[in-house]
Amino acid sequence: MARITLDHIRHAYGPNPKSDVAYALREVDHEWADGGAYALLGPSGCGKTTLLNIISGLLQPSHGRILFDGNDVTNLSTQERNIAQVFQFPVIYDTMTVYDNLAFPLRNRGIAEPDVNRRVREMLDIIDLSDWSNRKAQRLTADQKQKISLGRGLVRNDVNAILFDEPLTVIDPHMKWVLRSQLKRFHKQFGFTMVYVTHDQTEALTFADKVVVMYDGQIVQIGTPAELFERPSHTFVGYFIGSPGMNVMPAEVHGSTITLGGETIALDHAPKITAGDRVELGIRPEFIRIGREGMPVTITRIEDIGRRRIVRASLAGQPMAIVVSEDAEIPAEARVTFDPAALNIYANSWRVGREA
Ligand SMILES: Nc1ncnc2c1ncn2[C@@H]1O[C@H](COP(=O)(O)OP(=O)(O)OP(=O)(O)O)[C@@H](O)[C@H]1O
Repeated sequence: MARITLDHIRHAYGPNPKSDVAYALREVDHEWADGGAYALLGPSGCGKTTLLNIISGLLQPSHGRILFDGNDVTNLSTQERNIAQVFQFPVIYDTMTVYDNLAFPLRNRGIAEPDVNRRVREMLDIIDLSDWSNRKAQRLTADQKQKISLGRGLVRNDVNAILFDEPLTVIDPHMKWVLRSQLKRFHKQFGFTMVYVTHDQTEALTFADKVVVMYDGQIVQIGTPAELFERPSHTFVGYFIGSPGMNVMPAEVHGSTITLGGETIALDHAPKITAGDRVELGIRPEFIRIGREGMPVTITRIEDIGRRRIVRASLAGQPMAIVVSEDAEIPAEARVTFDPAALNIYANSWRVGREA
């Protein structure tokens, strides 16, 4: 397994890029730990596949270097980088049996047949295809075929990293859950360095130790699921993670107070704001209390979502969502207070700390 260094990587598909907008991937400069499970999460077109292909060697970055354990692999082919890949759609040999498909990457590396047999049997068990081992792969369903692709990715234990590009897209919802949990268990057991691309936050949050959130060709935050929830570094992370996402409202900061429409909230510190910054206040719907005290809101709708309810309201003309328990009392003349520990202040979309 390897530590992966992304050294000032940028990529543009067209020739002679003139500005940031021309780059599918803007500056990416990070180091990913050996044995880490990383999920690349972000909306369509944000650059996830571009970054994954740069790691795998399918794509040469326009600028920067990629290192495995400190060794420059930028000019090496996928084969030479020694990585396993699992794509969105199954890549298997239809005319081979299920067993031979799984054995293929091992035999290719010259592994002795008794070891091949042991590892293939283990993998058949994990992907629940033991009873199908002698069947030709062409007779299988799409999700069985994808399980073979996953198995082929996981069967070798000498790879530098395993890369997954939305591997569960063709899998039915229940099986998705099963495979996700198995991948997690696998990671714990064998300590592979795994990079997993998805645009589904549930998939990313359950799979990864560290979620890499991408937006518009940039990595906007790398964090544990708890960090992304509690301290989103960028307003996009706030919107994208959580359901509903974080409330983000235009605001003004004066020393250690923040004003929202006509309402003023005292802070326990003075945020680092520069004149001319576009200031916003972020608060997750779970950290707003609704009752008879605080700032007046107008309730527009209440949605039941099982054991909780989402209250849609407006505060000083700004729409907001509030999550309450199913039995919470919602007064006719409702008011809200914000949990001070859960306030996030943003300048030009980036979270700011306190004034030094
Ligand atoms: N081969 C290519 N030639 C030109 N532009 C490309 C090419 N591949 C991707 N792009 C552009 O680069 C940007 C990033 O695309 P990329 O496929 O990396 O995003 P993504 O986050 O993986 O999206 P998706 O979830 O839809 O796969 C997009 O604007 C896309 O249109």
